[in-house]
Amino acid sequence: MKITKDLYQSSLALLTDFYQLTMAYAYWKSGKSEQEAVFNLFFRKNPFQGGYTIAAGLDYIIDYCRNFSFDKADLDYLAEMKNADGSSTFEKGFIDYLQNLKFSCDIDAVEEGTVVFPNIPIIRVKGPLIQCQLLETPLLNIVNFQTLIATKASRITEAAKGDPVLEFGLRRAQGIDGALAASRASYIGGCSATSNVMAGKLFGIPVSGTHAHSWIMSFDTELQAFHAYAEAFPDKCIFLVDTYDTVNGIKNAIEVGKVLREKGKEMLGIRIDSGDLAYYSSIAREMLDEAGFPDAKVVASNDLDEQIITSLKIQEAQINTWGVGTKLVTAYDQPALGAVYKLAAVKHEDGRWEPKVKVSQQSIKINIPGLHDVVRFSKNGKALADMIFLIDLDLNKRSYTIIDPNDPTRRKKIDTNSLEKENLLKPIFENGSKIYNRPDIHQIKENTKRNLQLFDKAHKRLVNPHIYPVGLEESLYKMRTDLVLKMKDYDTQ
Ligand SMILES: Nc1ncnc2c1ncn2[C@@H]1O[C@H](COP(=O)(O)OP(=O)(O)OP(=O)(O)O)[C@@H](O)[C@H]1O
Ligand SMILES: O=P(O)(O)OC[C@H]1O[C@H](OP(=O)(O)OP(=O)(O)O)[C@H](O)[C@@H]1O
Ligand SMILES: O=C(O)c1cccnc1
Repeated sequence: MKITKDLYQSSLALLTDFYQLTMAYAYWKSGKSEQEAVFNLFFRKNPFQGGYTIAAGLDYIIDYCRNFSFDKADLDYLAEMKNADGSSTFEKGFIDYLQNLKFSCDIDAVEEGTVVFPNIPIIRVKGPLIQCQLLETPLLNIVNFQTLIATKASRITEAAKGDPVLEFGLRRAQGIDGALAASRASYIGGCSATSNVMAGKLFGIPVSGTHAHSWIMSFDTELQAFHAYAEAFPDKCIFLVDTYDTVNGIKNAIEVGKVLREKGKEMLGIRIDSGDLAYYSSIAREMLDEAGFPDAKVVASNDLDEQIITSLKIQEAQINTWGVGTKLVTAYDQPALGAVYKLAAVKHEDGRWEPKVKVSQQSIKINIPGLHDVVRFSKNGKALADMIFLIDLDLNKRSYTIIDPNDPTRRKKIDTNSLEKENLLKPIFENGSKIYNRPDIHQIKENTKRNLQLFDKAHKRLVNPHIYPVGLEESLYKMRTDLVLKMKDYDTQ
């Protein structure tokens, strides 16, 4: 897979916030750069007021980490940076350090297409403090967007109830890179194809498309335009019928469909892009059926999203394929996921790991300290609960209690007898070497499908979904509470 490195023809090491570099410099100056640390990447709320989230972006992260290095142009740029008094921002020794920096972290992550929830560590980075720190911004940039779009695509395709959804967003997406990443994430989340040809080439996503109103308008009549299109693409005819008058457009499509049939070809369908889509799709279905085209599909587009698709389904709109652009690739109703990357522990010279916590007035903002993992309990193929736990916990106990990190009154006892359990974090890098076999994009899409089947439909509904239980195992909960209280004491002394 080729990502932005090809697009920008440069290393991506400077694709970071300046403060990561100032901290990196200060870690180096104070002799802390090689101290071992653990950071976790997680989010605090499912997007779109939904009940679940689809993880995406790991493949980009693998590329990012494998290519992590400062090239000569990066180093020259940093070496030339000046303070207000004209002195160099970064000492020469630090520039040399960056030149020799080799990615050497351990990374564990949930696989793309995994259904995830708030507080679960999606990515855990363990390694020299300076490297963990430098990865914060790019990891968040990649995961926040692709996870958001994969989730949006999942909601839209769930609303379409098995009908194909085509992603048409390129023209309205957030720039070139946003468009490419959105096409990729949309496919992972459930879309069947993209109109974005470069995404097709780069990622191996199926590309598909119909034609625009301009094609019709370039002829004297709509009928001439359909005939000419049928000549050019006898096997791929989906006629856009709403340029002048939708009912007349359907009639014209049928007329050309009959000519195609005489030549042994079948019209694939029609597309409606305006007006009352329930009304016109039903008329189209009736007319196509009556004319002997029961297999011709009705494609609909025009500012669709999961809510409109749901409404059209309730209205029994006769739509078989959904073309969705703007509201999918821009995550229109929630433009960012808000995942964060927090220090969870540092290792001391004596080998002891010290858990770290950020105290906040808002309990939702207090991170989960320590080296932890997450396990998903399920029974007969149905997920029951996720437990976040300290890595030295005995995982063979008969029962556990999990506690909602934001509300200690929400607890759940898990009797592990006859439950299946899966550790969600998979090893990706060990000491900087990739040990993970990357699935291809189609396998990732299948993983999404398989994951969604694990969850009850109550968690997937669009409005007021049932909250899936995710909690801290008791001893982790206690450690976190004690640590928060201790840090508050420090603060007030
Ligand atoms: N039966 C329906 N129920 C609910 N929403 C619908 C229905 N039919 C169309 N829509 C949605 O209503 C909105 C209509 O938007 P708008 O008024 O801009 O379109 P239009 O005037 O029909 O077409 P355009 O301006 O693109 O030529 C779109 O988001 C469309 O998907
Ligand atoms: O509506 P979206 O979900 O973004 O789907 C993509 C839209 O792009 C095209 O429209 P076009 O660029 O011609 O604009 P218009 O139809 O909105 O005028 C197409 O006909 C869809 O309506
Ligand atoms: O192929 C289509 O019909 C298409 C592609 C992009 C945007 N709107 C429609």
